[in-house]
Amino acid sequence: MKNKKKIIISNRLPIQIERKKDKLIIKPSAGGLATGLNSAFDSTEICWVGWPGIVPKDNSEKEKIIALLKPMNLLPVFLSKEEIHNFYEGYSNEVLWPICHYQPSYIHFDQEYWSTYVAVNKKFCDAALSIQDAPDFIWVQDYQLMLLPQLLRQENQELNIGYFHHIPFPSEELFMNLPQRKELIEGLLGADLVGFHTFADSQNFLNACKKVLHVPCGHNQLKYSDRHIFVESFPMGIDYDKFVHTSSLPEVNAIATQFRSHFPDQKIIISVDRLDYSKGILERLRAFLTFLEKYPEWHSKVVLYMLIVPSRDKVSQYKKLKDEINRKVSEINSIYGNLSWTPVLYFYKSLPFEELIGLYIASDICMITSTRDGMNLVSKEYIACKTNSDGVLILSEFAGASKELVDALIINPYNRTETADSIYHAIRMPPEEIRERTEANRQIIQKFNVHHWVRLFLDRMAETKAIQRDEWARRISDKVFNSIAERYKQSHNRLFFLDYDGTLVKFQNHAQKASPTVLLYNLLDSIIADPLNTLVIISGRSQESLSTWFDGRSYYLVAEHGIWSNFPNFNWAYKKGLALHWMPEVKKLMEKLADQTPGAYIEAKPYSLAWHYRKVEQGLGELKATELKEILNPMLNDYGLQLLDGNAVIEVKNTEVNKGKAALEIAGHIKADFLLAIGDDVTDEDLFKYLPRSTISIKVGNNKSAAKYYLDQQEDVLQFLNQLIINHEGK
Ligand SMILES: Nc1ncnc2c1ncn2[C@@H]1O[C@H](COP(=O)(O)OP(=O)(O)O[C@H]2O[C@H](CO)[C@@H](O)[C@H](O)[C@H]2O)[C@@H](O)[C@H]1O
Ligand SMILES: O=P(O)(O)OC[C@H](O)CO
Repeated sequence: MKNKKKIIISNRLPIQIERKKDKLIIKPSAGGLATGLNSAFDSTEICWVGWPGIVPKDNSEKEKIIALLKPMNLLPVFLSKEEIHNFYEGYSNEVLWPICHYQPSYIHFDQEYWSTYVAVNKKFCDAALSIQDAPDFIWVQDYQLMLLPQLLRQENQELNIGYFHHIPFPSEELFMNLPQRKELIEGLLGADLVGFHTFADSQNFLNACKKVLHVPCGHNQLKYSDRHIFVESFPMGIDYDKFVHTSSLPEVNAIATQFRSHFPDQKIIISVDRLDYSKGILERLRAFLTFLEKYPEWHSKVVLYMLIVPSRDKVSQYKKLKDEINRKVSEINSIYGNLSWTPVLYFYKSLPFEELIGLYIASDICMITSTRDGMNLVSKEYIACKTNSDGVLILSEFAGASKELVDALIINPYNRTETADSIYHAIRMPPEEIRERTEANRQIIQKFNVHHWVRLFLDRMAETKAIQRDEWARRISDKVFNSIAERYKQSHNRLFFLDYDGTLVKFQNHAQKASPTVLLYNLLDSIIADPLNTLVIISGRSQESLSTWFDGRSYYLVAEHGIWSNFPNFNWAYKKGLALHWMPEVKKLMEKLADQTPGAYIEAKPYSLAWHYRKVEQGLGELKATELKEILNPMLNDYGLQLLDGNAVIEVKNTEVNKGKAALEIAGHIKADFLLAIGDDVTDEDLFKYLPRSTISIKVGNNKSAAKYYLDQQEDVLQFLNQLIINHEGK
């Protein structure tokens, strides 16, 4: 295999091999992933790894297939019959597919399914790694390969890995039912960038990460295994130009005219899907039946033409569905059909591309009734082909496409009457309205085409890597540590500003429990044992708390973000003249919200108020904190207050004080030649910003910060300080 810079890995290759009388024939693969993605790349820029859709009868046929695919830069992964049964039909399509499409009752689980899923993912990993020379990017596609990103990462930490999930990602409530939820989430987090069709899917995934791994997540990212991983939505598009071009060809229009001529006085409604319960085929038929019941004046004047491509016919739910569709079609036709009119025409086959486009051109209405669909490309293909003809798109709100094609007639496919009425509305829609709606949808489909989709994903991937590289540079590596240690050694007057909660001690569910340990006292004592060192603990804590823990020791203390300080003579003093008249009102509002929120509590300090929600149920705490911020925001200016959005705490205090101002005042007196500031919270950002540029500022956690460096977690702070001192003592 020629070395390639990009590798795409999907369960199915964009082509499939069929054996006809001992001859191997190449045919395009069915399904949105293969059709959509195949348009996006020139085969010379990539190598595509996947299953060729055939079980070779012997080694010689295997070699033939490899040779046949090699010039197209396709690398086949061969699966045995057993693997197809357990991995593809089994875990992929009897467990993951139903859960991702909100049909948990269709799940059928067998222990063999899972072990084969793991083994086949490894097989794909080995195949990808067999390609010589590291690629600059590996793009893993879809739910059949959810473990693959992590397997690749384990083999090579340096790889750039993207993953795209083509189907919906279920709500965390549903996903939590999967016994293998942790393995699947960890599998995906081997990627640097995880993409979904819709924003809702990306949020469902992040919520599942929070629940399963207990890691904090932002709205589009999370930190796991020392890497920032981005999770975003990239709505997939189609090869717009290809559809527009094909629909303008005379031979394709001839197909359309011929098709139309079979239904001279009738409105044609089409539907095009793989045979799948997620496509809402039965719901569509039921709605059509309701339409015929409700609007008898349209009898003989409408046909529903359903094109269904065979899919997963060995999976029992699919077999059952096929029988049910047959029964429902017969029922409708036998109730309403007559010698000159068959209301539903149903074809179970795949059509060549030009014929499919001819059908799109000829039809008046396209009906998409998915009960869940990652995107649904058919809806986009239909609109793209409507350059010279009119057509109305009826689109399920449960298809990802409904988030973009908002000018379609959006329906709830479970609501038969609403769907039937939308058929009635579509049939009678004035041409002007049809054109307006089609045009609005077309503009979106044209811009957000498949090439745009690939470009967006690749660009974001490059940005993700740049952010990761920047993070690595800010991280305190051995090299950075050595240079800090050297500065420490060379200096004669050192000043340490250390935040308390989240920096010197771990967060506790109850603030009072986070008292200093003997180990911490020992560490702090060892810092001030060196006469060249001055230590300041600078915290949002009350003066009372710091006093209880540290009075009598030779550390300076700054409490309530600078309101109280015992610098320079170890006697506590507070900043005079601070207004307090705002406190009763703010406290009342905080109490109201605390009463509505189990687990929330107020910490009333003499000069500031904090609303803590660390013990509140995940999600509810954040929601109530946002509500509190909205209530407090309009008062801040009037009272001259500052709101600090901290780690599970909202704190309100006077604007005149902050940790930065307090620290700067002390630094002005000490005139240190070695200044170190460590903190984890938003309130510590003032510290990093106010202190001189030469300060060695360190943030705990690698969130966006004004600090120069970061340490991963609180425990690392203690280790860092210990090493700095020990390193120096042993000089
Ligand atoms: N009878 C027929 N003859 C010829 N061609 C036919 C056909 N029936 C369908 N097709 C083609 O197959 C593709 C189907 O793609 P969809 O996006 O509609 O669904 P699918 O579930 O396969 O894709 C999965 O991947 C895509 C892409 O990510 C997601 O949109 C979707 O939600 C997800 O389930 C279309 O390109 C269509 O033209
Ligand atoms: O035919 P399948 O099972 O490979 O599925 C095709 C769909 O595009 C899956 O996303």
